[in-house]
This record gives sequence, structure tokens and C-alpha cells, in this order.
Amino acid sequence: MKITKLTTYRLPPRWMFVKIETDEGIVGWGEPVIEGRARTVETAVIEMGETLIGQDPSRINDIWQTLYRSNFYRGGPILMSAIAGIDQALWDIKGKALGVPVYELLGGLVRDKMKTYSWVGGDRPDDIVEHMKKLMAVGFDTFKMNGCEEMGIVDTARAVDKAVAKIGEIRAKLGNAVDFGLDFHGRVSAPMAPVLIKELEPFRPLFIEEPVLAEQAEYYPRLAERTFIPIAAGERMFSRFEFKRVFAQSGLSIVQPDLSHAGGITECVKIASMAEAYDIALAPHCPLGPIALASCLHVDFVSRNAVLQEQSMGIHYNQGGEVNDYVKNKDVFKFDNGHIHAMKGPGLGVEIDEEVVIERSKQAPDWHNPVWRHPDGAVAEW
Ligand SMILES: O=C(O)[C@H](O)[C@@H](O)[C@@H](O)[C@H](O)CO
Ligand SMILES: [Mg+2]
Repeated sequence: MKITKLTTYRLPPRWMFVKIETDEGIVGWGEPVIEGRARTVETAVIEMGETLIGQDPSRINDIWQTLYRSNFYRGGPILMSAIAGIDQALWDIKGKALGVPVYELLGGLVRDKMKTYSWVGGDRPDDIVEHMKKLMAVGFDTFKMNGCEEMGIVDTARAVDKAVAKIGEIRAKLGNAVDFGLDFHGRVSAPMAPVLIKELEPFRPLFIEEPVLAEQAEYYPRLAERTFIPIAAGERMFSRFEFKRVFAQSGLSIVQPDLSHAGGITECVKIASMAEAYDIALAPHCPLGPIALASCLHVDFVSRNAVLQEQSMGIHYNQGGEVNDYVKNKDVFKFDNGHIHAMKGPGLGVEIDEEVVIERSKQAPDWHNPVWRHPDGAVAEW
């Protein structure tokens, strides 16, 4: 079998798909994107794609290693997201060619269903309890929300109390019927993280995500020493070579690689295994579309340390497009009390509706995250 063509589609709400065609008519789909930099990743996919024409798509490992190592410079969000989407599509092709789900090619299921969580509250945490109640009614009991709005490098007791009050309201109204992760989203600096975390201890969040920016990962062990709340991170780390340092320094309880940013299935299944050696839980990051979610689930289904899966249905980012919009077999992500059962179809198990993809790609968005500023005008972490 030989690769004959790669085609990229930028799609609402802020996603991108890549379609890889072969001379035997088998097609694979991937989801290479950096939210807010779709056109940049698209250029990387097109450049990499030129080197793949005529290659054997079954040689996933060699293609991955060559795309990673053959251009001297490597790693980072753009190149690793481009490799991720191509990698996902190659696994899709291999599974379809052999007539089995990708997880069968990775050693088979360690579980029958995977627990997921839903986002609540939006960019500026609000209406959280009402949003949780609606999702509890359809079987969810685990959620994630932003832990705060803009936070100064050193901020006031008022700013801390405002953030904590939102969280206190959850426990006051819903008790321990729910669990929730708090995403600091990189908004909180190293000086402020312990201050805010200390005030959140009584409300027992399930985890605190990106308590500081990934580039400040050396603070994870120090923060872990000072709190009983598990620390989670990973969406802004892009290869085993970044994760190895964070695992070795300790401090991380939950690792959240993004299947569309950290080199795809080939790389993330290795990251999951490295994490297991350190007794770190796996909770893949996924605020994206159906191919990204399916790719996460295939890694979840073969990783015993997988505990939670992010999925973006109803997330505040999905304006103008939803996970199932581009999927023919819409029951593939059917929730069973917040769990998703192992996909049965070959490859990634998601049947992409190419007609809808082509049609919606005509209104390709140019999504960028908002640029926040502090009251004094200085740019704030969003
Ligand atoms: O945990 C999450 O889902 C992420 O922090 C998410 O909010 C960001 O990755 C966002 O997609 C960036 O544009
Ligand atoms: Mg996050």
C-alpha cells in the first residue's frame, strides 16, 4: 500500500482534520491542530505530507521517527501537532486495512468503558452549579472548570476570595455528589499558586491542572509538597523528552498529554507507559473534535493508569461546531453514566462524514483565543 494524497480541512469551531489517501482506497483521518494556530500547523502538515507521498502507511514507527528526527529541529506545539494528526491517520489506515480497532493493535482492552468528564463554567467560571446539575441529570458526576479569572503575579485576598467563593458554592449546594478538577489554565503565577491552592484545600478538588505554566514545571514538586490536592498537567508538553524530566522530578499525580499535540497515538502510548512506571495517572487532554477524542480513547483502553478522559461536548469553545457534527456513526461516543464504551469499528472507529467536512470547511474559522489584560494594561495569561 502507498500513500497517495494528504488533504487538510480547517473546520468550525476551531479544529483541523487531515485525510490521508492510499492507492488501495483505504483512507485515514487525523486531527492535527493547535487551537489558535490552525493555519501554522496546516503549513507544517502540508510540508511533512510532501515527504510521505509514495511511502508505505503501515510503517508508522519509521514515519514517526523520520518526521521527528529528519529535519534537525524538532519538538514543540506546531511540529508535534502536525506529526500527531498524521500519526492518528496512519493508525486509522492500519486498523482499517486489518479490520480491527487500533486498541487491538496495541495489545487489546484493559477496560470495557472509559470515564469522562465535562467542562462547566466557561472562560470566566460562572453558573457552575446549574451547569453541573444539567449534566448530572444525564449521568455525569465529574467536571472541570477554570479555577479563576485573570490573576496577578501577586494578587489580593479579594481576588483569591472571589475565585474560592465559586468553588465553595459547589460543595455548599452539591456536597460530595460531584468531583471536579480546577484548571488554573496557566493564569496563576508561581508566587500565587500556593496562596490560592491553600484556600482551595477545604473543598477537595479532584486535581488542580496547570497550577503554573508548563515552562515553570520545576515548581510542581514544591507545590506537591505543600498541598494534598493532586497536581495535573501535560497539555503544553509535546514529547516523551519533555515528560521524562517532569516525571523524574516528581510532583505530578496526573499526566494530561494531548493526543493532537504530543505526537499522536505512537508517542502518547509511550508517555502513558512512562507515567505508569512512576505511578502517575493518565487523563488525556482533549478540548477538540471526534478524531482527537477517539485517539485519546484508544490510548485509554490500553493503559491501566488511565483514570479520566476529557471530552469537549458542550465546552464553551464549541461555538458553531460540535463533536458529532462530522461523524456518521454518532453513537460511537454515546455516554453511559459519563462513560464511553470501547469503539467497535476498525481503525479509530469514527466514520467521518466527508461531505459535511468539505461543506463546513468552506466556512473555515480563524479562531484565536482572547488576549486578556490586567487592569494596568499588562497582558494577562488567558
Ligand atoms: O484543559 C483544557 O481543556 C485546556 O486548558 C483548554 O482550555 C485549552 O487547551 C484551550 O483549548 C486552548 O485554546
Ligand atoms: Mg487545561
